[in-house]
Amino acid sequence: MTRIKICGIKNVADALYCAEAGADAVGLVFAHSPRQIDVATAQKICAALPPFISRIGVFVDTDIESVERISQTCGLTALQFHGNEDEQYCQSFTLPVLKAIRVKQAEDLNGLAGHPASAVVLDTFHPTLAGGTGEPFDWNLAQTALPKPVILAGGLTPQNVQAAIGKLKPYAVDVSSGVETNGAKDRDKIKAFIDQVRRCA
Ligand SMILES: O=C(O)c1ccccc1NCC(=O)[C@H](O)[C@H](O)COP(=O)(O)O
Repeated sequence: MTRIKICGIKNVADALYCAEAGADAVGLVFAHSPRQIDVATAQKICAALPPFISRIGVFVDTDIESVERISQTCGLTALQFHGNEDEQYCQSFTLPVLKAIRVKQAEDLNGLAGHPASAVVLDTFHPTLAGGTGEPFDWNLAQTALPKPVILAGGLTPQNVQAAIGKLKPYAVDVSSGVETNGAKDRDKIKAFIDQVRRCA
């Protein structure tokens, strides 16, 4: 069964809706982004969610002490790094680390065997955005077997997620823009996305 992460959740009501609709994880963006939230809001979201839903903090090149502080304050259950964090940095944490690779060419996926991350997030390269681009990358670049579970991201939508799963068979799929309308999470799209993924089972 493909797991589902809905990223860029900004309020308790949307978080609870994702959980109710069948998501496995929500992403809370602490990096500079239209989806960025403050620690107090993230804390409320994490406290409100049911126990078996993962609370994933998304960071871009944040210092280790700040990540630790935010993580403990909010009760995050995993850390997703979307910047230039190296292996030594990723090794600093006790929580599971998801390392994003912004895919531009097949070589970007080399050298992952000894990486301390629990999983890799394959996302779209963009010259100015670290994530949440709403654009898919060339899935042909990721068709080789990787030594880590793959969380597929980048421009997924209710319309293309079944094709993506069929082609790459990822451990999980991760969506943000594709379940939004005018910059806000759209419940019909969230439900449609989750239904499409569950139908792949
Ligand atoms: O979502 C953001 O705005 C964001 C900003 C900076 C770093 C990471 C960010 N998102 C990380 C995610 O996990 C997104 O779900 C992933 O990039 C896919 O986004 P989208 O292409 O919009 O579905």
